[in-house]
Amino acid sequence: MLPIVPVLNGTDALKEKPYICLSNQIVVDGKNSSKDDILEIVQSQPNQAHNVSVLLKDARLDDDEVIALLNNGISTLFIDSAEYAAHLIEVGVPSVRLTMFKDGAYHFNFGQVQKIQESQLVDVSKISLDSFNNSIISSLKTDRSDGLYTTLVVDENERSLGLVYSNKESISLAIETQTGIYFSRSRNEIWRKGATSGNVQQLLSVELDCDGDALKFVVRQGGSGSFCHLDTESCFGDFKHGLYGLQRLLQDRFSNAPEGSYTKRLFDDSELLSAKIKEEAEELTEAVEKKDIAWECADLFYFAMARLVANGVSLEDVEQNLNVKHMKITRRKGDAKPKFIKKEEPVAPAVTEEKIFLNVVSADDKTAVEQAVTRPIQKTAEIMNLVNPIIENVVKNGDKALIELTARFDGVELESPVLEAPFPKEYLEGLTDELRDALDLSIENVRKFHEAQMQTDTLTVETQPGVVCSRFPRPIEKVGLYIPGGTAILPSTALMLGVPAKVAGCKEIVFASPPRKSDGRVSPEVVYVAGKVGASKIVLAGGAQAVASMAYGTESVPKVDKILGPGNQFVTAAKMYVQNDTQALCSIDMPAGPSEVLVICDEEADVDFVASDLLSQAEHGIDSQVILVGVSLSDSKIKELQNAVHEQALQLPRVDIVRKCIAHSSIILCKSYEEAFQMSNQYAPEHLILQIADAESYVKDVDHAGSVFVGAYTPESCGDYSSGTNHTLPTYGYARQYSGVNTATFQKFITSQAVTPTGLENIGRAVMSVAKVEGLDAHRNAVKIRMTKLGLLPTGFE
Ligand SMILES: NC(=O)c1ccc[n+]([C@@H]2O[C@H](COP(=O)([O-])OP(=O)(O)OC[C@H]3O[C@@H](n4cnc5c(N)ncnc54)[C@H](O)[C@@H]3O)[C@@H](O)[C@H]2O)c1
Ligand SMILES: N[C@H](CO)Cc1c[nH]c[nH+]1
Ligand SMILES: [Zn+2]
Repeated sequence: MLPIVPVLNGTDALKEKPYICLSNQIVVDGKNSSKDDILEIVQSQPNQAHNVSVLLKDARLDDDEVIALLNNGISTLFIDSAEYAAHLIEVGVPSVRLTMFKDGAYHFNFGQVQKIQESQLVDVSKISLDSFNNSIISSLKTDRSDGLYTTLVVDENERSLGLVYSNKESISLAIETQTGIYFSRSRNEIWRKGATSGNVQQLLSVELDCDGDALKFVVRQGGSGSFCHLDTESCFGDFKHGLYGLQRLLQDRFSNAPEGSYTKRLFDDSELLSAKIKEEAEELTEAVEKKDIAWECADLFYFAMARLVANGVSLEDVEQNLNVKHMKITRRKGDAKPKFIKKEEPVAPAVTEEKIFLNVVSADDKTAVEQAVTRPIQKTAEIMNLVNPIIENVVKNGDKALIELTARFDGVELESPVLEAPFPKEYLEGLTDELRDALDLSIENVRKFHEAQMQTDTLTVETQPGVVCSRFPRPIEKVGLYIPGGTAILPSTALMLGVPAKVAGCKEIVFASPPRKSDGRVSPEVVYVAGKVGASKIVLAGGAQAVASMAYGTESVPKVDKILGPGNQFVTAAKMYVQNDTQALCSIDMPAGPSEVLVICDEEADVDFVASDLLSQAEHGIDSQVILVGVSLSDSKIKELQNAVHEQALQLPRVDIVRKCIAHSSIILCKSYEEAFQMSNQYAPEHLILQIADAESYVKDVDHAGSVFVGAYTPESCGDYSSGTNHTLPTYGYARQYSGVNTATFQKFITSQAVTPTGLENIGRAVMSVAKVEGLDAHRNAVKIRMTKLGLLPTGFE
């Protein structure tokens, strides 16, 4: 390091005073420079290995710009505020990239540990050629009797070229001309390297060693590339080893390879060269033994180097790239392109011998029943521990957090977290006509059923003569609809939420769904439904982060008034969180968590039907639960049912999920229909299926359920997709207090009243009496003042 560290304000100074670049440490003042100005300085350096830092005192650079600087070659940030340093560390700047001011000096720790006194930072306008020379010369010492300074000459790759000597004059000349100029002891005169041989050196930097008694000149050797008078690269001979030796050999062959030689063929046939690179790369990945790995890697380097040489790219260019990449502080995930990932053969459903077994308990065994009907969910506190930081991150960092969390939880790197309407046509690629028709039919049935529920009329009741009360509906203006996409993508949920939102007249409909790993998009079916219901945006995110983005809004996600839709425990917990946060001002539909079903069947029920219904919900997720309540079932029927579940489950692609779900699911045996319905009401299932004789007549006994499926030919899947009812339903037993999604879920109701003088006469005294007992005199007075003016109260009324 030199005794002074130049502080720059722009690129002009470098043009006027190019010798400034000889300092291997430069600081750019961030106060008056934009990010681009600073990066221009980095690029205009002849020696990219220089340390260029930025002084962040009173700088007006935002966090993103600061990070961009560190990603593009700035080595460290000079900072004198501990708070700002803590903030930068929080936004992802490694502490080693901060040069902190402490005890009158800046402490630089990146690559080399040094203290830089504040006085060493000198504004470039105050540096002249003489002062620059003097600062170097005055810091040098020598113990040689001839007063010369030992000077090590190295190239830009830090390979030593030779040991020479300098005196004050040669140093000044070298700095002034930025070329290699030394003092020749044999000729006792200034030695301008290359003056006769033509092998002139460009001087890149001048450094002092740790105790100031030796100089290092970093040079770029020009001419034939020889430093030594014996025409070798260094005074110790040519560089034969390693990649530089190989580069020289190949450069030589490139210009002189004999016709017909393999190297000539390689340089002339780019396809052959590409094929060899791929072949060697593959062999390297297959090598196992240490010596084989080294062997294959050497081959790969050979062909890769041939490609560099053939295209005029040098190892130095590659190393510069490595340096810049090494300095980056934010990195891409580094996943391989899909074509390089070994395709897994589709796994055949795992046929294990282990029975998929539905446990049986008797309704009389209260303890066993209690255990059987306990839902397999994580405790709220545990799940909130995971969800809270996610929400806080989104609230604080908006889109940036959404992108980061989507990369973390969904494995998708996005540029932007939102797809805006009108949705590009290519997003519908893959949507078949069959599916379009199926979705259209479902949309139409859901529309019919939900339109019939639509309340538009104003309800009016005259409670007393002159007192008219009314209630009128209004749509919730902005709604956020969550469409699950974790273990399965559910376009059906898009229509179950989007259609009633449209029917109710919501002004803005925002979809959110996790993007697919394969291409970072949501499925074409979801996009199709979004288009049909007039969604304005699709937020490409899932889980708690998607919920938080819609509840609080981000740069690109609009804040909504209500969030609706089912999801896993993270989604449900986040919905519960935001509805309790008054800062969010956001309501939710209900807790609609992992799917569940309770089937009541009797001895006459078709075991295949019953098993298929249980499995249709079991396949949703390992946290789903299915309960079969049997009315007076014989032992053989129970066995048949258990076998049917096992056999059908083995045929399912999601058998592994089913197996885990069935492990916490049960058959509960009841002795009567009455007892069965008591059991069901106590469980309050999301879906209740009645596969019993005269099922319809039992609907009156249902007190708590999300949706009921009546009779043997009403599989639950019909409600999931196409019958017209809504499939977004309360789970966890919340059917006790919540309805499933319906048109009114997207509406709110405003009441109004109009009171005439007659009306006031009829209710005024009652109002005053109650206000008096509550001690709220202003309330009482608002009536009293009017009634008095109307002459409805006797004089002196108190
Ligand atoms: N009650 C209903 O009306 C109803 C309707 C349809 C679906 N469902 C249920 O919805 C659920 C859908 O769940 P899903 O997981 O398939 O999709 P999902 O879209 O609900 O959740 C996936 C998201 O969860 C997040 N996530 C995953 N692991 C995480 C972790 N460890 N920490 C934080 N976040 C994490 C990810 O961001 C991911 O995008 C199922 O349980 C299904 O049964 C319920
Ligand atoms: N059964 C789910 C509600 O719990 C809804 C659904 C969507 N797709 C398939 N099923
Ligand atoms: Zn389902």
